[in-house]
Amino acid sequence: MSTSVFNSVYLDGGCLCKGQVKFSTLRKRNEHRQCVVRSAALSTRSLQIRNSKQEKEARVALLGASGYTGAEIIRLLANHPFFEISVMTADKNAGKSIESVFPHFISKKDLPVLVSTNDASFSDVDAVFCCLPHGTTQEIIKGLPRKLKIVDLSADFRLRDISEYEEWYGQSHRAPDLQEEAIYGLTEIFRKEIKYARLVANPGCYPTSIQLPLVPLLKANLIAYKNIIIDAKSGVSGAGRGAKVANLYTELTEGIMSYGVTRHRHVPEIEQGLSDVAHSKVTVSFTPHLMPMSRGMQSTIYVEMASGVTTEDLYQQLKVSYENEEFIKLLEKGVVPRTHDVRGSNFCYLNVFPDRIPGRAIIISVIDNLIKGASGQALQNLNIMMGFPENTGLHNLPLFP
Ligand SMILES: NC(=O)C1=CN([C@@H]2O[C@H](COP(=O)(O)OP(=O)(O)OC[C@H]3O[C@@H](n4cnc5c(N)ncnc54)[C@H](OP(=O)(O)O)[C@@H]3O)[C@@H](O)[C@H]2O)C=CC1
Ligand SMILES: CC(=O)N[C@@H](CCC(=O)OP(=O)(O)O)C(=O)O
Repeated sequence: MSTSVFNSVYLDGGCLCKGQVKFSTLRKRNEHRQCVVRSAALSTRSLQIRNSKQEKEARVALLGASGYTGAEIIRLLANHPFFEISVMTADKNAGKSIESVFPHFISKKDLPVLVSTNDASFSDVDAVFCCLPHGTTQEIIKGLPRKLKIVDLSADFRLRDISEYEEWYGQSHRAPDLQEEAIYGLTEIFRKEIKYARLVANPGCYPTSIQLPLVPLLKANLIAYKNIIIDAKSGVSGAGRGAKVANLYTELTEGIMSYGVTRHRHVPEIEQGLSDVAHSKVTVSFTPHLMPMSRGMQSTIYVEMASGVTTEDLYQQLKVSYENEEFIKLLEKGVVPRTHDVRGSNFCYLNVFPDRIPGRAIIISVIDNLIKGASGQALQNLNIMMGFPENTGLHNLPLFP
């Protein structure tokens, strides 16, 4: 695959085509995007779509488009210069238009109708975002053509040890071969591997907010492997759009609820990532909480520092590790990260504070669970896999208030 990236504006077949052209063999069928309708088999709606806009560099299928993370992918791709959504799937909502499921997309007339995942055709697709519940994903991904680049937002391919998956998810793994080739998509840490991956397992939202600060500190041997305590909070969108009594307004408003106490399924994912960098078994006490807010996530992490290490050392390590990272922001000393300040964006804000107890430090990390914790990081990963600039489509500033 060629890696040249260049801007082009040119006239082709009477249509003005503008974009950043990269690569390769991917688009043999469509060298330099001709703005013409080619297939008589296209539905009337598809024909209208193709006629009304210029084709983009790569086509994606969005599985689970009627869910929260699917909707965020649609929003992020709305201004993406290279990706075009050509297939969208749903389960109960199959057969509907996206604007009937999400009225906030009423102005998006260029999107395909939702089809059931079994009815989706992948013949004209380059890449897939899989935004389905864990457990449904393995079989579906197993059945996809090998030529496709896939980013799976579910937990199905995150745990290397299949028996651990079976233990924590309570079901057998139905695609162990694919598990072996899956690359864990914590972008800032595994960027090099992601570039050549076919299947990326996008991290969970809690594991993202927790590993981003802890990985550099463990790698540099600045904190102890034991006694890591994580108190984490999530907005309710983290639980998906499906109706559940626990997520009713009356159950959530004016209160906080701990859940998964002692046994949340993100524990093995967090410990896997941390143990890998520490080259030793790292254990964490992790308790998540549901907050009465629609989106946002905070992890407050209590660590024991290695002998002779100070909070200033932790701060400097995070500074060096992330100073060139567009989406990871170590705040000025003393400034408390707030979920408000990353809402709707792909940012992770971090800071580290000295504990009152000598030898301990408190780290605070915030993300938007739906963006850096899911769809934003997924897009960051697919950009890398396709050879596009990593930040494409991810420039939006946080929504405040
Ligand atoms: N929400 C979050 O903050 C995060 C979520 N994730 C993970 O991303 C994935 C998607 O999450 P989210 O968008 O919140 O989930 P939602 O529940 O909001 O959406 C799920 C989507 O999958 C479809 N679906 C449900 N069951 C099936 C099935 N059996 N076969 C095919 N399609 C099905 C739904 O269709 P329909 O609407 O028609 O029923 C819907 O489009 C999950 O694995 C989740 O754990 C990861 C990180 C963060
Ligand atoms: C509030 C809430 O319910 N959050 C979800 C985590 C969302 C997420 O990251 O889930 P995946 O690991 O499936 O991707 C939970 O605790 O299960």
